[in-house]
Amino acid sequence: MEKKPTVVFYPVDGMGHVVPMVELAKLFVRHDFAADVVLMHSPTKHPSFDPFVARVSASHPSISFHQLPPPAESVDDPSSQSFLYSVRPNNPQFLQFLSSYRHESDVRAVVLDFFCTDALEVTAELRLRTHFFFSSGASDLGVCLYLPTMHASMDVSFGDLGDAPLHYPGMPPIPASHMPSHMMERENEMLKKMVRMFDRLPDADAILINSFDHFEAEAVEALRSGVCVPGRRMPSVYCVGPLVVDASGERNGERPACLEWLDAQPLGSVMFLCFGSMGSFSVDQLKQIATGLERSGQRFLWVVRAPPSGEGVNVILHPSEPDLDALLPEGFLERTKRRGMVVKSWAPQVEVLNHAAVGGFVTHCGWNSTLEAITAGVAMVAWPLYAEQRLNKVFLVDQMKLAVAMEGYDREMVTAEEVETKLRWVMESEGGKELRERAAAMKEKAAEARREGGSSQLAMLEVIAKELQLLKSN
Ligand SMILES: O=c1ccn([C@@H]2O[C@H](COP(=O)(O)OP(=O)(O)O[C@H]3O[C@H](CO)[C@@H](O)[C@H](O)[C@H]3O)[C@@H](O)[C@H]2O)c(=O)[nH]1
Repeated sequence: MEKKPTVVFYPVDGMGHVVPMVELAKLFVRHDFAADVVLMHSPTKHPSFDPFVARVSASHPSISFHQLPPPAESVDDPSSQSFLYSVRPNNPQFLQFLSSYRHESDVRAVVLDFFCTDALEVTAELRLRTHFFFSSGASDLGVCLYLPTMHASMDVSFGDLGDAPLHYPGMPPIPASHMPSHMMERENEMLKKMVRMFDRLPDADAILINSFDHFEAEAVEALRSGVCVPGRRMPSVYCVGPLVVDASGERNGERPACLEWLDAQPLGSVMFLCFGSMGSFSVDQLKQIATGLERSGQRFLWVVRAPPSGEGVNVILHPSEPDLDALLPEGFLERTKRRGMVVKSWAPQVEVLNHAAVGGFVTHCGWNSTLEAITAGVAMVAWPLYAEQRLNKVFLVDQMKLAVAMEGYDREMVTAEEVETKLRWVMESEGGKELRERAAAMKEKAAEARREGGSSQLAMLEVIAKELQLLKSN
């Protein structure tokens, strides 16, 4: 029997990385490829990771998952960025897997998560075509690619520059204070590691981005022109998104209570507050949010996680169940029960955002959340927390005008007054109405990009035809 051409996917284990990469794998499968997702051994795993893999395996049998055995070199580093350090120790296992697997399958290319630049050594040894998948946006990719150049040209730390604007090609001015926190110190080991990693991104045959041309037009143009990697060859860049998971068809059993609750709310009336797979707040901050929600008089659906009870990524990934009575102001749940709902730890975000009752989204600006809001046409209130989320806030608020900032996100506390003001502004003001109209218009552009003949669909066909040297259509 003729073997199907196969693409191997190699994500890091963060949900924000695995989920969109599996969506990318589904696109290849739709074009008659076999897809194999290789999971590296890692000490940190989100509680929804295994259920997610089980769900995809059941609903998409043409996507296989392979778990690498633990490496000889320990990766049990509980530091908060451990997956950065997990890649190299997994290289021998990855090499062994690919070497034997390519004998039984027609492996055409490997798609590496952009944090897996260390695995380039493996694919180079086997002479396999290698693409990076960038699970954040084109603007973020521009910053990453230009970072080695900027780092080499600076003799001060970002942290010493306050809000002074940094100029990355094709990007709006970025306050130095908005670079990711681990990049603030010039001599920080994590920053040096990132600089070395991003310096290798142009070594791929192509870079696939979870975005679409219209959404980040200026950044995409800058990337393609090569200005982000002065003096070097820039690989082809393909925006193949927005890749957004729709898990509704994969659920067995009852519809979650929060969706039932939304059914009973008026159109576009509910503000949804949710902060990604790891976002959490102190008790004081939770109380400020609750007070702001109550005073605003708006309807709301709020996902509350327990504040972290210690240090390390595993504590963040596995929070205890929140005790709402202890965390929220006394009587809050009772007083707001007619117009608000609080969900513990996790909500079906994509379905919530696509519910007609939802009119706004307070988000940490994780890229998946951003794209999910865009594809649902929901206006955003940007409350960035960590990683590249402050950069995303700059792009969304200053450049694209698709979000408004929750002021105080960069200070110790966002006040109840600010929460109240911002919610009222989005839901009741003329400016808020315009923001919601812009969000609705971008939803159409996102749908266009994914349709037959749309930019992302054509980009995918080009990847297959040009990068994989295979001509295939639907
Ligand atoms: O209650 C919840 C909370 C989250 N989600 C889903 O979890 C994902 C969260 O992804 P994202 O918004 O990207 O946030 P993070 O999980 O924080 O993702 C990490 O990875 C992203 C992609 O690289 C980065 O943009 C982020 O900054 C980084 O924190 C989304 O699909 C959400 O729909 C839910 O379904 N329910």
